[in-house]
Amino acid sequence: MIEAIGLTKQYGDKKAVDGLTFTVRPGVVTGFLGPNGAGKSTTMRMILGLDAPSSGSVTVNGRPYAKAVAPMREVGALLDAKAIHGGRSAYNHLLCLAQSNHLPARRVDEVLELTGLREVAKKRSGGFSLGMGQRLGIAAALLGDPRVLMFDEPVNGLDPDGIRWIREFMRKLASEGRTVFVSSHLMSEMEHTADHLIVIGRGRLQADCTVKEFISRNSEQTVTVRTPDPMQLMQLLAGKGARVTNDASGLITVRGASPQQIGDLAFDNQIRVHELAPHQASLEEAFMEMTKDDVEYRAVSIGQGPGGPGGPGGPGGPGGPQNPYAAPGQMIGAR
Ligand SMILES: Nc1ncnc2c1ncn2[C@@H]1O[C@H](COP(=O)(O)OP(=O)(O)OP(=O)(O)O)[C@@H](O)[C@H]1O
Repeated sequence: MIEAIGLTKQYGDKKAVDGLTFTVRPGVVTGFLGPNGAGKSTTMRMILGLDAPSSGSVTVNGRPYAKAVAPMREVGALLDAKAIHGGRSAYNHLLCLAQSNHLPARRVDEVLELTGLREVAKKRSGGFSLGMGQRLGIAAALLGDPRVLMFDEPVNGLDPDGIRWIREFMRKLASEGRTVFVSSHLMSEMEHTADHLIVIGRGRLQADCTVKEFISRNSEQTVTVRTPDPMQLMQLLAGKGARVTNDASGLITVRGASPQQIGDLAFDNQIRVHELAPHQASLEEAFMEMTKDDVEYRAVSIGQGPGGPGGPGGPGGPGGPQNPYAAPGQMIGAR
């Protein structure tokens, strides 16, 4: 278990981490999400006692990690997989770590087996691919058989096989009852790996909830409908308070009405429906929605600024004309 209370780190006049309070629990993979520069690495370094907080505190299993008697048995961490002596074999690298931390040499063989590195154990780690280097970093983190594991951006630069391996491995570690805390700025990856999320932005806590809760809080379900008579159905739906857009192919996207309501409305008005599909937003879409008003996160897209389509004062935007006979791509109905 990792517990942060009011954790803060100030670098000059920059607050890299700003009053973070959260708990990372055992038995699940907790994703630590935030855009580049949000403060993830700084937080992880403070958890490991590599940086001192300016204020607040963080404990691992109830104690500051710097005070741990046997650190590698307490926490296994992968912060920078490239930070290894490339001239040594994987076996010797792990053996050195084991010996300097009073861990039994047999543990080296066990972690090589666990991470699938047994065949290449005697090869120089300097010649390892990025994926093998990550496996070696994870093997080192597992040497002390710790209950808490922390990985900083572990899938950066990996190919799909490497990503899948790490994802499944983390889930296995969590299923053994360990605390698994993994940072990433890749939303699509976290959606498939994490059960719980801690989301930060500009050093501050933005969300602490399950992946499912995060998506449902920050997005709205949409329903796509294909019909030979899109205009009639769009007007009927707008009359019921739904927000409706269509594209050039006639496919309608509806917000604010369920598939059942749409199907019933079409049936009652004898409108043929050829396709009716609910769509739940991805974690990435939910994150974009949550941060859409935060200028630090992204530049305004072309055409979405004031006066552009969908922008304030622009067609379909607040204060702009609401055309009930919308051209493809425009929106009709309440906002
Ligand atoms: N030693 C330092 N001195 C000054 N500023 C720092 C230092 N370390 C980090 N920062 C600043 O603190 C902020 C948070 O950085 P941090 O590396 O923790 O973010 P991050 O979320 O891990 O980002 P990334 O995904 O890019 O690694 C950034 O603005 C960064 O420039």
